[in-house]
Amino acid sequence: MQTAIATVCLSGTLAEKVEAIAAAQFKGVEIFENDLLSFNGTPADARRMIENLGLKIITFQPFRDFEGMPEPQRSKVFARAERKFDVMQELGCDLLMICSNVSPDPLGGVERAAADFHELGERAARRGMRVAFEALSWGRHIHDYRDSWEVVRRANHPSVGLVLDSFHILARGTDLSAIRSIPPEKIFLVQMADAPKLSMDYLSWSRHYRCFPGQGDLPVDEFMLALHGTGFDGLLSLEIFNDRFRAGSARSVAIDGHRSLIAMLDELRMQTGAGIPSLPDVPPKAVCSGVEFIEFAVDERGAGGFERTLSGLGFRKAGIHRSKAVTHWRQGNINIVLNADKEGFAHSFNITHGTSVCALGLRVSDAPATVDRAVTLLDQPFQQPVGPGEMNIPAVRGLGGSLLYFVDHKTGLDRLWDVDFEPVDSNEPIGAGLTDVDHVSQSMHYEEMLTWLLFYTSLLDVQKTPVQTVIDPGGVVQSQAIETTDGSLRLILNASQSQRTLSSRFLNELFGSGVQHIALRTSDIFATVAHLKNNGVELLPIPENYYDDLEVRTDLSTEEVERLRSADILYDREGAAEYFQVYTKTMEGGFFFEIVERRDYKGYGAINAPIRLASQTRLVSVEALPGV
Ligand SMILES: O=C(O)c1ccc(O)c(O)c1
Ligand SMILES: [Mg+2]
Repeated sequence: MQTAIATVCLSGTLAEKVEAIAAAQFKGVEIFENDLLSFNGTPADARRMIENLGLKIITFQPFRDFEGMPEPQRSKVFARAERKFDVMQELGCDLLMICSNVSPDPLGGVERAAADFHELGERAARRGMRVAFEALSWGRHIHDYRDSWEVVRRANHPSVGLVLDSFHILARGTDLSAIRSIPPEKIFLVQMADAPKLSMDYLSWSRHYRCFPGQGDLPVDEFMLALHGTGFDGLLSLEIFNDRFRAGSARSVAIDGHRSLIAMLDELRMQTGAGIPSLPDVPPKAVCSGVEFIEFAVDERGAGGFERTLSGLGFRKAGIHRSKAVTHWRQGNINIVLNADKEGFAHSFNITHGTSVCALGLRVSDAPATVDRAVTLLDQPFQQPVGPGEMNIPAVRGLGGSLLYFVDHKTGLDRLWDVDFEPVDSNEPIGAGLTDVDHVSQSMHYEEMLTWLLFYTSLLDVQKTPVQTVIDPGGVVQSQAIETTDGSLRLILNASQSQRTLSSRFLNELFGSGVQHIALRTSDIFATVAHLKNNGVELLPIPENYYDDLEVRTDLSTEEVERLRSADILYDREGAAEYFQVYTKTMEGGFFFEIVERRDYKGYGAINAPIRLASQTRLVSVEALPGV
C-alpha cells in the first residue's frame, strides 16, 4: 500500500503543508482544491514545488455535485469536469475524486448515475486520466459505499473506480462484509479517518471531529481487515477534517498522521499475520509493567525543600549517584530520582520549567526493542553522554520535551540502582506504607491531547478509557486514562480549553506540558495518613458538605464517614469495589502528590475530582492574595 495524506488535514499555506508532509516522510499527497485555489502560482508551479519535495500528487479533490443531474446542469457539470482535467494535467495528477451529489437537483437511480460515470470515464480516458467515486455519508441519493460501488460496477469502465472513505462507512455503521467482494483493482483510493463517538449529523461530525486512526472510537481495524480481505494494495490516504489539527503545527500533525498509519498497518499485520510490503519491520508493542522511576529536575535551592517533602512522605535516600549530583529515593516499589546536576538534560529542563518531573522510567520487557519500535513510529530517540561504567538507559522524547526512559530485566538495565548509585546506609525509619506508583497525571494543551494519546497507545501495549469531562471551578477539563490490562501502568492525560482551570494554570507556571501530579498507592490509607500527619505533611482540606453528602449517598456508617472526614479522605465505590484518595497541598508551581488505596477499584474517583479541584482552587486563590 502506498501511504499518503490530504492537504486538508494540516494548517498553513499549500507550501507549508507540503513541506510538513514531506518532512513526515510521506511520499504521496492528496491536493484539496481550495489549497490550490489559494496558492499564489500556477498549477505547474505547485507541481514543481511538490515534486521537488519528493512527493507525488495522488489525487485532486473534491469534485462535487456531479452524478444524476438533469439538463441543462448535466452538460455544465461535464464542462466543469473538463476544466478540472486541464488543471490536473498541469498538476501532473491523473486521478479526480468525485463526492456523491449533495445538491437538491439530482435525479435518483443507480443506472442514470452509472451512465454519467461511464461518459466521464470516456472523457477521462481520452486524457490519460481516471475518476473515482466516493459516497459521502450525507449524499442526497448515494450515501452508502454499496451504492457507490454499484454505480462504479455498472459504469463498467476501466477509468472509473471507487473511493472507500472509512469515516463515511463507519460513521453510519454500514455493514463491512460487502467490501470483501469488491475487486481490489476497482478501489482507486482508500481514505482513512477515525472519529470520537458523538451523536450529531454526519456532515458536522465529519467536518470538525475526524481524527487519525487510533485516536477515536470507530472500528478502524475492522475496516482494515475487510479491506485486506479484498487483496487491496493501492493508495491509502489520511483525510482528516479537524478543528484542532487545523489550529496545530502542520509539522507535528503530519508526523502524528504518519505514526497513526504505521501503527494501524502494524496492527493489521499482527491480526492477519500477513506481510505488508510498505511497512518496515517493527518490534511489537512494548509490554509495560509499571513505572520504574520518576525523575525530578531540581536546583540547589529547590532540592532541600523537595527532599523534606519526600522524607515527609516516608521516602528514604537509598543511593547517591557515582558521578552526578543525583540522589535516589525509595519507598516500597517506588523510585524517585532527584537530579540537581549542573550539566545535562535535567539541568536545562530545570532552567526552563523549575522543579518538575523531567523524566519517567517505564519497566518494559525489552528496552532496546521498545526504542526500535519508537523510531519506526517516528518518535524521537534521546541520547546523552554517560559516565564510565554507568548504564546507558534508552530513552525517547516525551510530553513537553521530557524524557521517557525504558528499563528492562532482559538486558540488565534494572541493575541501574546498584550500578549507577552508591548505596546510602540510613537508619531512618522506613516508609509511610506507600508501595507503588498508582498513576501519573500529565497536563497538556488541548490541541496536544490526541498527539500524546497516539504516542503512548502506538508504542505501548495499553488501552485507552473513554474521555471524561471533569468540572473545574475555572472551566471544563477533558481527562483520559491510558492503562495496561493489569493496571500496572496508568497514565492520565488532562487538557482544558479554558485558561482558568488548574490544569491550564499549571501549564503557564511550568512553561509547558508536564506531569502535574503523581498518585502513590498504599494498602492502608488510614495508617498512611496518620503517618504523614505525624511527619507534618499538610494535606488538602476537604469541605464538610462533602462528608454530609457521602453519608446520604453511600451506606457508610456515621463512624466510617467520620473517619474519612477527620483524615480528609475522598471516597468512591463501584459495586463492592472501594477507592480512597487523599492529596498533599499543592507545591510551588502547581505540582502535588495523591495517595490512593484501591480495593478492587478500577477507576480514578472521577466523582470526587470537582471537589478536589474546588479545594485546590480555593487554596491557590487564598495564597495568591497579597499579604496573606
Ligand atoms: O466534507 C466534504 O465535503 C468532503 C469532501 C471530500 C471528501 O473526500 C470527504 O470525505 C468529505
Ligand atoms: Mg473522503
